Amino acid sequence: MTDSGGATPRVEMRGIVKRFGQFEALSGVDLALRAGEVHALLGENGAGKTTLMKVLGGLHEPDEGEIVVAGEPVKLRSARRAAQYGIGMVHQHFCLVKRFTVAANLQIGAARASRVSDSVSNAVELGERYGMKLDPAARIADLSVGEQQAVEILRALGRGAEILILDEPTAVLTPQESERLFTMLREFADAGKAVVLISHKLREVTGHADRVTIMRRGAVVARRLAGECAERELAQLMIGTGIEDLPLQTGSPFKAGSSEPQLACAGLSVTHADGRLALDDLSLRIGSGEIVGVAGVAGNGQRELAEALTGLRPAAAGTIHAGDRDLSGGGPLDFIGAGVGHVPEDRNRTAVAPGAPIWRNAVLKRYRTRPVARGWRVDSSAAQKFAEQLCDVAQLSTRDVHRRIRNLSGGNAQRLVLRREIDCSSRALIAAYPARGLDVGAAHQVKKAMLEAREAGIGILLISEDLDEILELSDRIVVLYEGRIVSEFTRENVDRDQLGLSMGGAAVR
Ligand SMILES: Nc1ncnc2c1ncn2[C@@H]1O[C@H](COP(=O)(O)OP(=O)(O)OP(=O)(O)O)[C@@H](O)[C@H]1O
Repeated sequence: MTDSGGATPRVEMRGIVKRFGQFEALSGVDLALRAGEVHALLGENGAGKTTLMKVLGGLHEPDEGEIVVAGEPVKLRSARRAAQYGIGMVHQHFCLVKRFTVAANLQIGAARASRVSDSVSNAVELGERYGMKLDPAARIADLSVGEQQAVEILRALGRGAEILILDEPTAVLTPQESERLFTMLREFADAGKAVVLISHKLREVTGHADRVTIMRRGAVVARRLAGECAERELAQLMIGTGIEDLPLQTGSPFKAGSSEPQLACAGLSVTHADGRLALDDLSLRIGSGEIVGVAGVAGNGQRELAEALTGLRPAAAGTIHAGDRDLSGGGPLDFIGAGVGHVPEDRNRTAVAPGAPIWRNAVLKRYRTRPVARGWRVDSSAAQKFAEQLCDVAQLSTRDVHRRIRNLSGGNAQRLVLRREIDCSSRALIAAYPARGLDVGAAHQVKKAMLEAREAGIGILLISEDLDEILELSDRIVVLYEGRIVSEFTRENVDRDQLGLSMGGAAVR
């Protein structure tokens, strides 16, 4: 499908083909970016969005096709070369050195001749122009995720980006940070520049983009004006067929107090390295066949709660029990042994070994149990067979279990982790932001899988910022604010406004 018509494009990609070995990830893609537009790129997991943008960002060389900038064909052989043509990419996983200051990070990759002070004052000035205030002396590690993203954006702007590519930028942001980002992007586009926004959030696309290009299996299947398109139509264009109708909640209603807790903590306190309390005297029980939603703005203790309930972070005080098994003071292996699964927030760093093949990652938590374990050894053919089955259940776009995880698309890697964890949870599952980064079809599958686990009696702690997701799935909702549970709602008495207020720290009835 060619991308023709309209004003002269600022950048044009024509007939782009990209192969990885035998696999064709892009099969002749055309994309034109016009000055002044926010252009959304939509598509199911593995459709080729990131690969296409890596071609534009100079990180992949295309096998066929050409790129035209301001009417001239160009070769973008490196990110530095792309930057010289005004193309800047903000990655899903930030490329910042956490121990360094904002200033030092801004200097990395700045034009070699420029002095540190020049590149920093330039970035600070740019930040002010676009409403992003930053302290150049602050260490990256001390910044919120939203602020870290602002540093990434400023780094690209500081290198003279005229085309800004953002890969799922709001996946890690609070709703307020997302709004600020979109205001900034609009101002950037209004100044005659262009933005490419890769996103799975349909509301974001219809609300903030001008045009949208929809990809499936390495090709463009549709182009639309974003404001004139209903979310449902976009979803159908993306996955090719109609999605099953929501709502999903199919199981029997949970009766509070009717079942043994699968996992419970009492008086749980967790401290940060500097002694500040991350969790303060927190008590929570997750019943059998119950989904407990933890609502809250990120950074209020969610990560610490998930890590304490999976043995990854020691508690300063309190107890944790799985059924009648005392896990207080236990490590990760104790929790795995007790049947507690974990979908962590930062999956790429903590849930997989990116350089290892799919099959090794699939059995990460099974290498001690049959049929994968044979005595002290792993039976690799049994492990590979198990991994193939997991790929099928997770509906991965590949069944080649020898592929390295780092070569899977972000969404496909995530499907694998989710299925692996659900599969090894015989008692409880701690799921942090489980649908983040998934396309609508995959998100639906994940929600269904969690409801099936609930039906099987597993207790689930669902940590999410997405109120729709929490309201859709939870039997009970607790709100976490500054390390404490500040309010609790049941499915029957939940009130969206009260919930939102409570997330912001306001006292509710
Ligand atoms: N370096 C690589 N080597 C081999 N295959 C790759 C590599 N990078 C991407 N792929 C494959 O190319 C396809 C497209 O991946 P890409 O990351 O572009 O998808 P995406 O549309 O961005 O998906 P998601 O929404 O899941 O992030 C996938 O099947 C992926 O496994």
